[in-house]
Amino acid sequence: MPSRKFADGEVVRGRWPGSSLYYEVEILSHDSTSQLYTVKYKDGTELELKENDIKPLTSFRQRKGGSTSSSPSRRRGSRSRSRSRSPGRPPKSARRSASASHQANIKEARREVEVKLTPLILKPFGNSISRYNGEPEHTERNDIPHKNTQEKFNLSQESSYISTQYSLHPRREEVKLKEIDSKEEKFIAKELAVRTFEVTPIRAKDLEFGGVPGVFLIMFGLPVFLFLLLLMCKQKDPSLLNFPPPLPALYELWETRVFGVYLLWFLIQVLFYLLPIGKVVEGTPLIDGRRLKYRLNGFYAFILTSAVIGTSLFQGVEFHYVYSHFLQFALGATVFCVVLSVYLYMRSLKAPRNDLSPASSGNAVYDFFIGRELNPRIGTFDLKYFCELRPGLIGWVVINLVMLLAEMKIQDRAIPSLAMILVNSFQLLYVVDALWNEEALLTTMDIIHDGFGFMLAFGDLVWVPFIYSFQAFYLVSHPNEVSWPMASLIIVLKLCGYVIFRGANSQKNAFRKNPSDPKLAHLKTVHTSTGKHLLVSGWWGFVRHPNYLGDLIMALAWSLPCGFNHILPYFYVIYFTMLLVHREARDEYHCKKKYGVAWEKYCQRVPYRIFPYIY
Ligand SMILES: NC(=O)C1=CN([C@@H]2O[C@H](COP(=O)(O)OP(=O)(O)OC[C@H]3O[C@@H](n4cnc5c(N)ncnc54)[C@H](OP(=O)(O)O)[C@@H]3O)[C@@H](O)[C@H]2O)C=CC1
Ligand SMILES: CC(C)=CCC[C@@H](C)[C@H]1CC=C2C3=C(CC[C@@]21C)[C@@]1(C)CC[C@H](O)C(C)(C)[C@@H]1CC3
Repeated sequence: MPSRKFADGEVVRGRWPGSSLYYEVEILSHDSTSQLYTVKYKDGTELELKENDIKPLTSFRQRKGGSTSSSPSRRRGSRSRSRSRSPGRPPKSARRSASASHQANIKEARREVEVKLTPLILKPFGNSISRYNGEPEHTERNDIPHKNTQEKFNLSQESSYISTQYSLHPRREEVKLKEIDSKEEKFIAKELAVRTFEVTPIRAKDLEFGGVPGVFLIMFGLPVFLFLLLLMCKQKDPSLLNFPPPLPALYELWETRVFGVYLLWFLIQVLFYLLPIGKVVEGTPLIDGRRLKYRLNGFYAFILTSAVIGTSLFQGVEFHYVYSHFLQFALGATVFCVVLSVYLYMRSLKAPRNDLSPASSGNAVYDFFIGRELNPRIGTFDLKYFCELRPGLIGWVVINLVMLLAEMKIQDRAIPSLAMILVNSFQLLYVVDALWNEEALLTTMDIIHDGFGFMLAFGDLVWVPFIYSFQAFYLVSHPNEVSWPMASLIIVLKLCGYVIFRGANSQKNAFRKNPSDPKLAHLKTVHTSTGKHLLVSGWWGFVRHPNYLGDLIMALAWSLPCGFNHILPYFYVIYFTMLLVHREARDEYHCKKKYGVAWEKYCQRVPYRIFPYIY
């Protein structure tokens, strides 16, 4: 077997094709047949290189006062000044012929500029070749001022594309050059986005959720499973040992009126979303540097919805209709979600490449599931962002209220049971918390990584309202009396979970928003090659996903009021553990790719993923 010189995971310098420039890359794999290495540049670009085009880091010396070539991602920020070919600038051969004359102009101007460049050393996190992925001298630091310079620098790069890697002495031609630069910037940004997608097709082994067969199974299995669970829960004895009730025929479950009510609900939420109230914020930078704007009015939508529901109750609207047609509503929502997913997939076929999700693969079935387009929008209306928090999440609270009223009616109670009150208030707190902290959604995997396809459409619009309200649904036909001491214990458990969940999420969000926040000055961090830091103390030094731990503790507290007679009300805890363990693995995979060695250091330092001393 032919030997290979570089090992997987090794950090080396790889030649950018068509140029004589070398960039820091990580070896991902080696194909012994073609003798090619798959390497990853710092901006995430993956390419195959010959061994001759790879050099160990040690074979480079940093020129004093000179700039070594910067990383692809950082060059994106500096390309208006730097003139060499790079991952940020596609090689000549790859460029389109239509742009040839434009390129000729640029080239001419560039020749003039090249001799006028005065390289500067980038102090904050220079291009030192010994600094790949983190710790050059210290692995952790509390020295906020140092950290701040780095973060500020990085953030300004991210948002503006302008950096000062080189200084230009003032020239007469500067105005002309600026014009050409700005044209070139736009051109390169476009090319870079296209190129990144061209060179990084997701290989079959990278598909998540078990690839095409896995997502196929999930898409057909989940709706069937949902109806089985709801039917089982309606049985007098919902023991798992009982044979599951037969699924009714679809026509028995379909009711046009129910579907109409569902559409009305959806449209009311659309209306609230469109109200010009609440502040507008920018999301994280997209692949082409753009930042989308989002209006934060989820909490207002919740208040308005409560007002509408309150008024309807007062007017005597029969909410029991929702309970008695629960399966029909679930089917209506499922049909809506399938139609929406088809629409999302169809429109994504026309979407520009840089609007596609990093998770999309080119396989139609997989992309239908994971979502091909990252942020599908109709004008300023963001479909994914809207669905993630509004119809399903607020719908969940309304369904819980419906169950509370149904319990009173069916069990002939003057007031709801303590168990029902606990479940309702715990989940209300969870939803209000999500809406109050709406901005945090913008940094979740769902918004940044996953596209909007069947997975999130079904998750947001069907799974959340109809499965997350399962405990309340269960209590309607399976009363459970909870004693006050037991209730107190459950409340304490819920509060512990909430403190961990909110503490961890707020700590990370505050740190990502402003790494120099004085309130976080006591926290230790490791820095990464991307310029971002990772928290290694506080909640994020306890386990690697403290927010998941908190979420799971809360999930247990939601199920306990249902007692121990059946396992069904614990379905949520079981499903959620599986979801978060899988999600944690997905996130680790992305973080490992993003942060390389720095992430490994973090893992060594914080060995447990979710459960301390267990997992
Ligand atoms: N109820 C439900 O059904 C569900 C709830 N959730 C909840 O949603 C919330 C968001 O979850 P999710 O989007 O999965 O992921 P997280 O909020 O945990 O975000 C993960 C990201 O955080 C950053 N990060 C990881 N470690 C560190 C660190 N040590 N220091 C600083 N940043 C770090 C990384 O991104 P980067 O470095 O790029 O910033 C990483 O990709 C969680 O609270 C979760 O419990 C999630 C799924 C379902
Ligand atoms: C296979 C399958 C059933 C997938 C669906 C998963 C979805 C149900 C979840 C994926 C991520 C979610 C999040 C929330 C709800 C569940 C889904 C959609 C969330 C809105 C709940 C409230 C939290 O505070 C949150 C805003 C952090 C959270 C975001 C992720």
